[in-house]
Amino acid sequence: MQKLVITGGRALRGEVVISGAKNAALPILMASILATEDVQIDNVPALQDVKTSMKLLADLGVNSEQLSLNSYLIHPQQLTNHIASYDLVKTMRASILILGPLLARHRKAQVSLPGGCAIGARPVNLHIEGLREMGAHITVENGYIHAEVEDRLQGATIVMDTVSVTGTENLMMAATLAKGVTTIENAAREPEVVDLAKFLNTLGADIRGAGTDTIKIHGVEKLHGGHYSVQPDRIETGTFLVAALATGGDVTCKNTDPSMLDAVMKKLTEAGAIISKGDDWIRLQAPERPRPVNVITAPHPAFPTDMQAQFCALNAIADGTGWVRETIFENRFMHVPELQRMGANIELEGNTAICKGVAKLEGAQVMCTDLRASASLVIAGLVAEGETTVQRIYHIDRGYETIEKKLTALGAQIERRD
Ligand SMILES: CC(=O)N[C@H]1[C@@H](OP(=O)(O)OP(=O)(O)OC[C@H]2O[C@@H](n3ccc(=O)[nH]c3=O)[C@H](O)[C@@H]2O)O[C@H](CO)[C@@H](O)[C@@H]1O
Ligand SMILES: C=C(OP(=O)(O)O)C(=O)O
Repeated sequence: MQKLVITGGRALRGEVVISGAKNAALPILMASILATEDVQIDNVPALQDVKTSMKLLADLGVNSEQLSLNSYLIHPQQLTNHIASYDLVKTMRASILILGPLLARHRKAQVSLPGGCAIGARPVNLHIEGLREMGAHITVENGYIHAEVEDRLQGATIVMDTVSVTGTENLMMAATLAKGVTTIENAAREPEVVDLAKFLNTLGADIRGAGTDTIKIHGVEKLHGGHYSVQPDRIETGTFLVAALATGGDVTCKNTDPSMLDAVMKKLTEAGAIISKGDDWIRLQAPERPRPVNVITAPHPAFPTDMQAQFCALNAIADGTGWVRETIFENRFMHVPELQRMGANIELEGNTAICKGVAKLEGAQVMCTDLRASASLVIAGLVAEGETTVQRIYHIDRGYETIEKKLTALGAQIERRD
């Protein structure tokens, strides 16, 4: 199994080009099967989850071509299978996003309950309930969701009990081809929902209000082809900014979008960073040692749960005590025991990690438990004295394109080994 070996202590300096957003690319790839003409998608990050998504599409009988590392041409004219098997979807949460498009386009879907990061129970009841409200017959048997609809799905008014990102996306995708108008209330406002809506509108969908808590979709009979470029990854951007701050560096993230990172930049500034930005770049200049910050995760536009592990690593070496409260997922502190192995002084009290910053972390052997936990361990390794070996990096490869190459270019000493 591959690992990352990091020798810490070097400040990150220079420029890093941010990849396309995983959490936008995955729904967009799934949504491509709603169209009946060719769809070209650019700025797709080269990630394990993308490979899994392309395999999933191939399994459904959809032809596609990889035009370059980050560009795919999908030919969704043909769709011959309606089963998303356990073997394919067990590693990836986003595989649930095939349910809505498959049902809308094929009128029948059998989708294994999804895997993905083990950060909590992660039920999909809201996806199922919403599709039922649109007229689907759904049962869950032997780990599979079986969904069927006789005719087209029907527009409905759906009030989401909880704000769910993929839940909103699944219903929004299904509604594009439904008969009549669908209104999703208490919708997720995450930028990835907006990117998906923009993509679907490029193909002829009629979606309004994405980015607010009420999304209205006027169903159309079919979607045509189109060409779209995925938005930049705000979480990858935030991760590099935290790494720059933690190592006392000076890093400019290019090809990004600062407007998606207000809550994160606010906390970085509170921690003492000097931040400057343009339309598509953010520069962070670090002070000698960061100040601790208090963070509460919540749905967008508040502080993202996908950035909390990285801020735990930052607080671990800050000058004082800070805390991180997780309100979205019930089991998202698995990085804490690993950071403790590196000398971090962190106590868990319920859903809050209280970090008393230490002057130095020590290199150690640590293990990734999920995607963002992995990012926090890499950040800690970059700061720590001596060598850190990060094991089980298949988690990090789900969400960061060639992280070791990007960090090496910024001056880090980091190597992938078998
Ligand atoms: C592929 C993708 O885009 N993943 C992101 C997406 O995950 P994902 O879409 O799975 O997360 P949700 O927004 O759905 O989850 C939010 C909360 O709602 C609960 N819930 C969700 C659905 C449901 O049917 N029932 C229910 O109770 C979840 O358990 C969780 O407590 O948003 C999360 C929250 O920003 C991010 O951490 C993930 O990176
Ligand atoms: C939790 C995440 O991913 P997923 O939902 O794909 O497991 C993430 O991107 O941090």
